Amino acid sequence: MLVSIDKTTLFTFLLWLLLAVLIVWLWLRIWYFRLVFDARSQIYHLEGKTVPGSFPRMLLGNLVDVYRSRNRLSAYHLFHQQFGEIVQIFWMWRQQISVTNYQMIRHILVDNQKNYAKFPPNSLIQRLYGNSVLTNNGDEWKRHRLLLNEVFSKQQVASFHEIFVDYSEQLANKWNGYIKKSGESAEVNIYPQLLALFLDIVAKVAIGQDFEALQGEAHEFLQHLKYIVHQSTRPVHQFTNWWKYLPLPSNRKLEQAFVAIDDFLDRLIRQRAEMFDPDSSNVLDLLLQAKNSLETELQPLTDREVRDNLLAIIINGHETVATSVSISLYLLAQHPEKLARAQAEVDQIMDREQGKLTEAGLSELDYLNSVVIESLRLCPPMAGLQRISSDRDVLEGWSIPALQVVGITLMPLHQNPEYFGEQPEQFHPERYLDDEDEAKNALIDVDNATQSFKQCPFSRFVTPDPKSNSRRTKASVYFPLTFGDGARKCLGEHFAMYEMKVALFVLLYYFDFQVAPNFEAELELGKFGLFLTTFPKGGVEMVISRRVH
Ligand code: HEM
Repeated sequence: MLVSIDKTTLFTFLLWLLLAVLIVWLWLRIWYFRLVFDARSQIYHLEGKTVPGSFPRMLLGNLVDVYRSRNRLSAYHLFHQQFGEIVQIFWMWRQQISVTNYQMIRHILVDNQKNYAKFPPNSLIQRLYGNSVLTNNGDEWKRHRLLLNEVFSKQQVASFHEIFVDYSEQLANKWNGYIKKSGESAEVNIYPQLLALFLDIVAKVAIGQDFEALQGEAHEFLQHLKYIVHQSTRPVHQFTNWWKYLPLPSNRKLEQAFVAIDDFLDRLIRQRAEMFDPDSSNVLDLLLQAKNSLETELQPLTDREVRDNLLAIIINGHETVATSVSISLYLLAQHPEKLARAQAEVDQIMDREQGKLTEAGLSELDYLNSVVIESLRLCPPMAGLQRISSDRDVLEGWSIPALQVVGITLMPLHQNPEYFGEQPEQFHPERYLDDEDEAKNALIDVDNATQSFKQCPFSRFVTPDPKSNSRRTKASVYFPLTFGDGARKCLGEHFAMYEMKVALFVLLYYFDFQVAPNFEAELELGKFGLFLTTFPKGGVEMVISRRVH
């Protein structure tokens, strides 16, 4: 039966609907702008200034500015360029400040670090990492960190030397195969290849077996991991905690992925505990050994905590290093004279050590070390850190309320000539060398290579003396904050530096690198809900050829 509606009823209905929409819109507008004004009034300078930032649009906040800029990474950069070293940003209705001032960062990460806990990740990532060193705060974090510090000490990392060399040589063999197939040289997207290399290395070190990623196998474990990470970046999971409970196929698959990962790691932990090899030096065995040790006063990690930390190590221990080594090779390829210098250093060690890289040989690679530090400074694989304050605090004159989300943005800091001197955009590994004259000449003798790494700031990183108010100190104390600072500085710093140098050593010894024709790399922010990691969008396309020795 057709219901006939007369025109007057329809008109009245539409009028009421319009009125209702208007009321809701007005209510939302009042709610949103009260929220914005409240948030803005909470942060003020002791001299009366309000915190700068682009005024947010209703409900969207500063998302429009972000989408107008080239990518999310450059958005942060632009905010700081426009508004200075502290800026307020609204991600829809979620407000945060971002700082890029060295003294502020030091205050947050070192001097008053107790007031700034790690910002909790979204619930999917929290479930993935569970109760690990990465996500914990307070005494629990300290217990995990002290137990893991042993496992990642310089001495322990050196014991992984053969693993690093062996896997790097496997990658070199693979590339040789490509070159043989295509003649004298081969065009390779080196980023996914390096991802596979470092994934296999970190898995071998963490759990005693690799994922066969270098062989091109997609291990089931990784598929599940990727699925969870992908789901966690969806706005429905970023902005709600209840979506995961809906009976949807994607949620069922998510649950299966979690169960599969737990099963895999639980089984592995049980097997290793039963086999118990006291001479083994993989992270899992070392953590299980700590459990049986009577020497430690710390309460050992439970099996579940071991599982959580293994995942944290595997996930964090490959992407960052792959990004950094890809960028190091890209930057070297853009500067042939620096590439030649790095290769000459490698060749010299290789000749002296008769074809075998040793720990002592590695420690003599001053130039290669500078190349790695320089690339970490220019393109930090973690572009930012996030904290949340527990009490009101004063940050360089700015009063910050309790429960304030604070982002630390590294790239504009690295690009600030006020901190880091002239020519901040240049790639100059020489600046870290002891010979200050050489460092200076290298800066003056700027090569004309095109600096085409979009979004990649090139700068000199000077660490000011914390006790002095002056921002510039003597030239010999440059170092990047790429691994963070203070008690929560990267657990894998030595590990990462060691494996990156080994991989670069092997690859530079065997191959020459040129940037692929018409290729320009671009750095983008990763989508990982927890960290502001960066990655080269579309990878890094290079032409590799075999060196003749
Ligand atoms: C170039 C490579 C790497 C970079 C740039 C990097 C950077 C960082 C940074 C900046 C932090 C501090 C985060 C914060 O304070 O919020 C951090 C923490 C951490 N990193 Fe790395 N990382 C790298 C490689 C690694 C590797 C290879 C591993 C493991 C094998 C690792 C494991 C961790 C862990 C477990 C933490 C948490 C430490 C804690 O909170 O106590 N990282 N990393």
